[in-house]
Amino acid sequence: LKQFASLRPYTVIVEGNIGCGKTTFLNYFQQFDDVNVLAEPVNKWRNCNGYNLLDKMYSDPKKWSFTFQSYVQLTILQHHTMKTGHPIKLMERSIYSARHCFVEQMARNGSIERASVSVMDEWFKWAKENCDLSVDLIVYLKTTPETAYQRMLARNRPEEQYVPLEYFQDIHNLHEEWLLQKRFECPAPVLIIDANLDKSGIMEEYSKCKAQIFTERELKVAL
Ligand SMILES: Cc1cc2cn([C@H]3C[C@H](O)[C@@H](CO)O3)c(=O)nc2[nH]1
Repeated sequence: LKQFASLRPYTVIVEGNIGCGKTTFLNYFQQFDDVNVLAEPVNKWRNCNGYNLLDKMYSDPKKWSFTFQSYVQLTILQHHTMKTGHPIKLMERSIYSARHCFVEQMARNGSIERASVSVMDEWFKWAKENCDLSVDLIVYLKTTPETAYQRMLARNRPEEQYVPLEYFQDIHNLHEEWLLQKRFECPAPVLIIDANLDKSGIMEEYSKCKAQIFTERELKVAL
């Protein structure tokens, strides 16, 4: 079992609201050779055979949310199953937040029909039975919806320019329901980082988080 345990990389997923600072967090970990960083494939979502599905989803949610989330599920599954030569895999978001935060939100606000959600759940169930989707640690970059919203505006991604603050409140609440209240399946222990901190303060948090990840990786292999 030990050699199999060491075969699968120590897998960490970074979760949090739009604009919570995930890219900054991932960039910090790019510096370590032992870590394979897999950022969200946003550019695939903006150009799927020439279609900008991200823009379509925000422009006409009822028509395009299911299409968009179906493609997200494929591309994020590709990250979960991607082989890596590194001892640690660090993924931006996951198939879990796809379902429990974003798809759930779209089902609740009527952008995706429950019948369509059930089709996605069948794919999810098959994927769990046929792929290794295990995760060792969830890093939750916790912010306030207002902070996340302001950072999104500052980043100024064209497709997101009309996303309202209440959407950030909804997505924030679903992360809290999932990761803290454990209302949906939570596949690993959760490490909460106060992502409201500014750049200098946050570096201290990242350094502590790095120490914990590297230590736990060693423990896992030693077992
Ligand atoms: C896993 C997952 C990531 C993800 C991102 N998004 C949106 C939020 C942001 O506007 C953009 C990039 O994260 O894509 C989404 O609607 N559904 C998602 N599901």
